Amino acid sequence: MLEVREAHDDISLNVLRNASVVGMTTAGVASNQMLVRALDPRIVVVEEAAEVLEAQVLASLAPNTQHLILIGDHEQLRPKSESYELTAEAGLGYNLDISMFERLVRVGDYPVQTLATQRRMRPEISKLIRTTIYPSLEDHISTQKYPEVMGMQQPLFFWNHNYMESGSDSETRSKYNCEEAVMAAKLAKYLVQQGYRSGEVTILTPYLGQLNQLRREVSKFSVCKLDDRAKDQLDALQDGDTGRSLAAEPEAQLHWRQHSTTTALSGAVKFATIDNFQGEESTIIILSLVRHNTHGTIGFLRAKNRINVLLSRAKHGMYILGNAAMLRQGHNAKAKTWPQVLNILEEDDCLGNEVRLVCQNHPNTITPISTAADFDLLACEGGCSRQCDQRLPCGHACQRACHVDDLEHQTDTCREPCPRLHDPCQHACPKLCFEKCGECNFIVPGPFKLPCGHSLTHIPCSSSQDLSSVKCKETVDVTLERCKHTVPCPCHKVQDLKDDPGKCTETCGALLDCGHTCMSACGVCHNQGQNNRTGGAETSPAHPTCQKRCDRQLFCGHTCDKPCHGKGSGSCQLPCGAPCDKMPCNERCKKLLKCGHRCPVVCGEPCPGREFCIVCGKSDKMVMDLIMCEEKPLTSCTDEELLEDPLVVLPCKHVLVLSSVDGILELDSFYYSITSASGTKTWTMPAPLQGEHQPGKSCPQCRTPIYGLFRYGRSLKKRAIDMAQRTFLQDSEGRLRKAEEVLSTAEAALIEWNGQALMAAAKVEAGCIGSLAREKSAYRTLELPDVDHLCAHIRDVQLHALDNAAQLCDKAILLASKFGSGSGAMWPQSTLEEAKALLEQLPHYKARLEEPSTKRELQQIRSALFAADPLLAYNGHAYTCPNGHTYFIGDCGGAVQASHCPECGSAIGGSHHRLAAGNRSTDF
Ligand SMILES: Nc1ncnc2c1ncn2[C@@H]1O[C@H](COP(=O)(O)OP(=O)(O)OP(=O)(O)O)[C@@H](O)[C@H]1O
Repeated sequence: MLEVREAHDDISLNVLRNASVVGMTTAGVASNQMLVRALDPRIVVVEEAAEVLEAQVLASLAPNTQHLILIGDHEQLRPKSESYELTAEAGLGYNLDISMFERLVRVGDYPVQTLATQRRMRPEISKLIRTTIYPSLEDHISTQKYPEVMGMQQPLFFWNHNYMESGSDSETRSKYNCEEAVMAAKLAKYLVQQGYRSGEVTILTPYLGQLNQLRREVSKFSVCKLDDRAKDQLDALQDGDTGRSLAAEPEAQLHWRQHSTTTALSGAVKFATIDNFQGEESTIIILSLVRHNTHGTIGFLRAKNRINVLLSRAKHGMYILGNAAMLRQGHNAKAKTWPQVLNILEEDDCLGNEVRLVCQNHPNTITPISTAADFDLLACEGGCSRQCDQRLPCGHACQRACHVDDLEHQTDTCREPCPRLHDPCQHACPKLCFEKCGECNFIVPGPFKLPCGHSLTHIPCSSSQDLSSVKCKETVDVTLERCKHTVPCPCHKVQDLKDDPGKCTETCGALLDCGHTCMSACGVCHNQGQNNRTGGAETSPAHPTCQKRCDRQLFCGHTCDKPCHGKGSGSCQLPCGAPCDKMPCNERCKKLLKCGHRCPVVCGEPCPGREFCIVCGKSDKMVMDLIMCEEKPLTSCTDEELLEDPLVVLPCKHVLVLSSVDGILELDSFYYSITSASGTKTWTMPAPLQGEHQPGKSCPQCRTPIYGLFRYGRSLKKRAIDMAQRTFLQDSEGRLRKAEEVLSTAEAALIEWNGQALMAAAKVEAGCIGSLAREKSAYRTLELPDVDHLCAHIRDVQLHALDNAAQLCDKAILLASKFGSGSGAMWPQSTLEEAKALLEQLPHYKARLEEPSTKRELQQIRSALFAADPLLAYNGHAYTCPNGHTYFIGDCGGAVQASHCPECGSAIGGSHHRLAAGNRSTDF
């Protein structure tokens, strides 16, 4: 690396030695020490030497340097030191930021020349630093001749405000002041509107945070202004000898029209922090001081050196935005620069809450602006709040507010209705004033007779003036000479169509080889034929690939939904997918390849690419002959050989002679053939397909399966079907096995579930007997006639439940005997025992239920009835109907009323204490 560096240095040195003056940054000097020493300058001049560390100045000196000139100002910013402890202000004696320049000036023993005359600032501005820092500073006479600041009443003003700063309380963090940024941006926009060029207005701020705010605010605005070169030219015109008004010059007007553009304000205004602007200047400076807080500190803004820099950058005008009280308060006892500056400004009436604008169009109009919003209200177009009183070149009144740009109104787009009339028709122009009138589009009714013979009504006026230019859209039928199609066509395109029959849009309709009809436009087919033409002769149409679906029936009965894949010559009549019945041809293909040589493959197969040409194909392509057990280069094949045994290109792109592939795919077992005396074989008819499975075939070289060859459609499809059948059978067997497994698992689960479910059901049924018996106690609340009925019903339910339980237990015992029980078996022993026990108990239950109402039961019912109606115990009598159903008669117990038995409907009760026939008293 070092050697490379030295080589570079040598080259640089040779170049630099030929230069009279070499300029470098101090950082560049430090990193190119070898080069500097080799260059060995006699005189070294250091610009802004007061802002450079002493070490950096020393590094720029060479062994033979005889003269060191330091140019700078030690009253401005010192070199930057990252560590406060090392600075002179810290008072620890390191004084790293004292430059060699400052040190030598303060020592006093060295020759020092101070430039006493300044040529930058106008006197009102230089007064601020003369009074505070440079008492002997003089202003050059030229600074007194500076023009007034355009649009401003004063060239210097401190615009006082009360907006508070933002940002962290810590002084190490950057500060910003949003409202002040808006004020600065709007003031900058106003000044640019007055006609200042790009870069003539600069906004300075001490803080990076505020710099971002300013950028953001300024980026919101755009201004209409001349580009700078155009402005130079205009200025030159103004300074010319004619003395005539600029506005009257047509050249000036043209300049406005051509060079005034709406540009982003951010492109016209410069921004910088004060520390980065030392050594630079600007025509107009806007200072955004930011600081205004409740704790009364202004941070590094109080440094005199920094104040010096920020107040001494402006040439023609300077506008300071800040809070004056804060600057006075924030200063300490030693440094009183701000109070002094503010006092001067106050004395000169350059400090206040309102900055005053002067309208360039109405010089007597002074507009005081106290907030940023006032610019929009009172000087939105850079003038004043009046309406522009000028007339536009078109004669309409200008609709803008008083503006200072484009005073001749050359760029205005007047939006009044156009007052002009079209010539010669004198129809009124319907557009806006600023738009070009163009042709008259007024619709005239007609009718008009066109040169083609058709007539038209309601056409634009301009068309009616030149009927030959009207495009007749009437549809006419044109018969084309070449294809004989008659196609509809707009009248004005007839000649076009006749000249170019390739534009025929009629459907071609030709029958394609695949058997489908060509649906392309006739013109397309003819054009393709034309493009393929090799000589000058007329060509037949060439049809694009058929876009239809195959739609032939598959051998399974479904329809082939692939895009048409053609049938080729000697088409197969069978459904797609079925073993083909077309006869194979043994001839060599007669078509030509793209290279112009004859196709080498057998007839009926698609022609391969030119790399398979036996004349100009790839020399490394080989042809295999399995019968002769040989392999030779494709290009060594002769036409005679191929006439006898043409080639076949397999899907894997290996090439074999026809006889070999016929052998691989066993064509002899798929077709009958006869062989002539000369040994020529001819296929006569398809042979019946064999029943046994015929496996798929593959390339003898790479084992890639052979498929898709038309010639072998019978063999390949039969094999494909065999394969599919085999796969289906294998697949089905697997699925069947799986289904059996699932079934047996399910059966086992069912048995387990059945065992538990059966016993649960049996227990419920048996439990039903008990629960019904318990319910009888509730019968006390029932009406008397219902009791018998319910008792009978309960008995039926109980019997039915017992029957069910018995059946379920039987089933449980049967299953257990079928699938086994005990430990390890799916049927638990406990369930089986439960079933047996329950079954044993059931006859006992049943015997009890089948007894007629026992005495105990009757007594229970009776006590229930009497509990419901105590009078029955003394007065009531029980009777039975002719069918034996019990009923009760209250009160005296005698029959006084006829009724019907609720069980069987027979007559019960009676009259005059005599029972109806068949009724009997009972001892209930
Ligand atoms: N001899 C001169 N004739 C005309 N104009 C001059 C002359 N010397 C300086 N000026 C002008 O005075 C202005 C300030 O000059 P210059 O920037 O060199 O000063 P400076 O001392 O480097 O200022 P600072 O250090 O404050 O940035 C510039 O606009 C410059 O064009």
